[in-house]
Amino acid sequence: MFNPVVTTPYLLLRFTYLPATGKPSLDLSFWHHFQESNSALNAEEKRRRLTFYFISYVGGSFMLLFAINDFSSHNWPLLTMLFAGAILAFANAGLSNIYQHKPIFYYIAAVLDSLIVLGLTYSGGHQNTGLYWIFPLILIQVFIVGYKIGIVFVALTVAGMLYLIAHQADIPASYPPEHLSRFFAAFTAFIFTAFIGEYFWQRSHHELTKDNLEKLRQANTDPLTRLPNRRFLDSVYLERAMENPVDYFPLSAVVVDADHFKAINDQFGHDVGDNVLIYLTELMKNNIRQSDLVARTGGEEFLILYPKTSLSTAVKLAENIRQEIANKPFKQGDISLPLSASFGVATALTDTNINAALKLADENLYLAKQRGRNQVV
Ligand SMILES: Nc1nc2c(ncn2[C@@H]2O[C@H](COP(=O)(O)OP(=O)(O)OP(=O)(O)O)[C@@H](O)[C@H]2O)c(=O)[nH]1
Repeated sequence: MFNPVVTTPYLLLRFTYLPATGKPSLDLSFWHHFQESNSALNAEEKRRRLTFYFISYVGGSFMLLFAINDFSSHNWPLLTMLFAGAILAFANAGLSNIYQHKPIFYYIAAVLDSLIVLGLTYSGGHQNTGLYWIFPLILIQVFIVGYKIGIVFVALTVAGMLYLIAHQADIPASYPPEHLSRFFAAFTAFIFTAFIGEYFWQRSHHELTKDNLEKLRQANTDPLTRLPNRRFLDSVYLERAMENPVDYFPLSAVVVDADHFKAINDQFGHDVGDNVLIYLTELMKNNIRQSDLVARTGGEEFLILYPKTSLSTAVKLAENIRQEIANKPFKQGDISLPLSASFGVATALTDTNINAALKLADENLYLAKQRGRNQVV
C-alpha cells in the first residue's frame, strides 16, 4: 500500500545511498537503518498497534462476558455471534503478532469494530444505552485503518446503523426520537472533529518525519560525494549489524585510498580533486550490490562493506574495482588523468571481531601503499 509518510523519505534515502543497478540479496537498504532509529515514524505505528490490541482484547473480552452473561437466555444466534466474535478478535490479534502486523489484521479488526457498533445498535445494549459506546468505537476504527480508508469504514458502519434505527420495529432496541436527534447532532459533530483532527495529526506527523529524516540524512552524509559518512557507519550501520549478526556476518571491509591524491590537488587544483572524488564514488557505487555499502571515511579514503561475504570474495571484488579505476582515466575538459587506488581487505567472521577487522583492513592498506600502491592486500 502506498504510504507517503514512509515512501517519500524512503525514495530520498534510497537514491542517495544506493547504486542505480543491482539486485538486493538481503534487504539491508539504508532506509531501514534510518527508519529503525526514527522514533517519530514509530510513534504512528505504536498508536495504531496499541489501539488495535485494545479493541481486540477489550472488545473480545466484552463479547465473551456478554456471551457468558446471556448464556441462560438460550438465544443461540446471539450467543454464537458473541463467542465467534470474541474468538475472532483474540485470534486476529495473536496472528497479527506472528505475521508481523500485516495490514489485513487491522482491516479485520476494523470490520469487527463495525460489527460491535451494529450489534450495540441492534440490541440497544444495557438499558438502551448502546449508542453511547459508538463514539470511541468510531474513533478506534479511524485510528487503526487511517483516516482515508476510515472514511469508507465509517460510512458503511453509519449506513448500517441508520438502517437498523429506521427499522426499530424489527429490532430489540428502542430509541425515543428526542434521544435520537440529540445523538445524531453530537455524533455528526464528533465524526467531523475526529476526521479533521486525524487529518491534521497525520499531516503534522508527516512533516515532522520528513524534517527528522532530512536532518538525520544530512548528519550522516558527506556533502561532497553524498555518501554515508563515518558517523553513519558507527552510529547506525555497525550497530544494526551487531543487532542482526545473521544478516551481516561474515562482514568484509575494504578500505580504499586514492593514490597520490595530493599531487592531483597540487597540479590541477581542489575543484578537479573534488571531481575526482565524485568520479571514484560513482565508479565504486556502480560496482557494488544493493546490499553493500560504500562510505567516505576520510579525505581520499573510502570504506566498502560487503555483508555476508567471505574474505576471498571480497579480495576479488576489490581487485575488480582496482582494475576499473586503473583502466578508466578521469576526464574533465582537456584533462585526462590516469588514476589508481590502494586497497586493504579484512573480514569480520562474527560481531565480536568487527573492530579488529577494520583495524586489519587499515593495516593492509598501509602495506599496499608501502608495496608500491595500485594493489589489493
Ligand atoms: N580536493 C580535495 N582534496 C582533499 C579532500 N580531502 C582531502 N583532500 C586532500 O587529499 C590529500 C591526501 O594526501 P595524502 O594523505 O598525502 O595522500 P596521497 O597524496 O593520496 O598519497 P598516498 O595516499 O600515499 O598515495 C591531501 O592533499 C588533502 O588535502 C577533498 O574533499 N577534496
